[in-house]
Amino acid sequence: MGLDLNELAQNCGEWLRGTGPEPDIVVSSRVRLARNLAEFPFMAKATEVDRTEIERILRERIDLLKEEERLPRNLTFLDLGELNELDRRFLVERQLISRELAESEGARAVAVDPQEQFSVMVNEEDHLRIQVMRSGLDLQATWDAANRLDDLIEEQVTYAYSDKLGYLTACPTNVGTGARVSVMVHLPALVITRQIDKVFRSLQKISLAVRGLYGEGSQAMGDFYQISNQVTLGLSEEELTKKVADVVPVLLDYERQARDFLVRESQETLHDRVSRAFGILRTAQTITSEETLHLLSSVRLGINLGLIKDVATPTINKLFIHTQPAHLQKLAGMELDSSDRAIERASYLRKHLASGGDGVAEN
Ligand SMILES: Nc1ncnc2c1ncn2[C@@H]1O[C@H](COP(=O)(O)OP(=O)(O)OP(=O)(O)O)[C@@H](O)[C@H]1O
Repeated sequence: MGLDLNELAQNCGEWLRGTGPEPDIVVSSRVRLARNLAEFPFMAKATEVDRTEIERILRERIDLLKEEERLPRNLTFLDLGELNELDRRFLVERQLISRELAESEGARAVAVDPQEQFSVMVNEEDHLRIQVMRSGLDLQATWDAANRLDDLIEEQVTYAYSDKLGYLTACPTNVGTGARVSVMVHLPALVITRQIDKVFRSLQKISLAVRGLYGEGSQAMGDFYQISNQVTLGLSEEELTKKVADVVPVLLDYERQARDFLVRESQETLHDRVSRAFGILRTAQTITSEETLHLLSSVRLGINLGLIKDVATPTINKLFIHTQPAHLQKLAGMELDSSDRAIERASYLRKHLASGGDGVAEN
């Protein structure tokens, strides 16, 4: 049974639904594990025959776990070589595969579930990249789910592992636990009050990495930042999760203080910024994705401060993803060039932000 990507495009993943703890600031929690099969060379040295065999073995073992009902039956394997470029870009925007996997060549795949909580990439930088995502601040449950999935797969294959170092990975920065634990946070008030760089410098000093919305090398878009562990060696998985978890309350506190400051000291300017952003998004006839992300960020802040009442945060979370180029084209059911996308994006925003909130169509 396949996964219908057109149907998937209509919705958004569980992790964007704003259901977990602290959803006004922590959009989602994520754990990813890098693993390799012991009997094959790392990807840089793997031949096409190796890649095909790695994919075959993993697909077979995951199918077996599904048949035994130890993995959800709706976990679906997508052969990325069989998908067109638009579908691959759609999966990247959805955070289900990486840009590198979308753009690489040769045998490669991803297994995903319709709730988009699990994604298992095959033949990315490592043979296996296991990802689990949850809405809000829920690192322990996210870790537990990733750990269970990892254990199940490890029963079926032999991972490259050294007693001295732990899991062996293609990039030395992942050796040890092979784990990256992260939260995606929305920090608009720290950006407006120009404190964000100071906060990031202190995070980097304690070996935490700060990345943009689309991960390594991507810009901060819409004031979203991903905070994750920099080091994978020398700490246990629990310590690593705790290190990220411990810093989140501090970040929440800083962002909330900055929001209070804005409300107290520059209420009119803030209200004006939020109202203008909402106004443009509800009326524009053509708009780029960059401007959209920027304005949606102000609207999201406005909702969380009670300045906008007729739209909910999950609607805005969904719009962040649905207004990206590949999503727009999937939703429109056709390929669109950049200027047509800007028109389609504006129309989509008008439709979903019309008074009354999500889904109220225009005349
Ligand atoms: N907490 C999170 N919620 C939602 N998406 C996330 C979260 N953390 C990371 N992501 C997304 O996962 C993707 C991959 O992240 P990223 O490039 O930082 O590293 P990675 O896959 O963990 O691997 P590597 O360490 O090799 O760079 C990005 O698109 C990123 O935005």
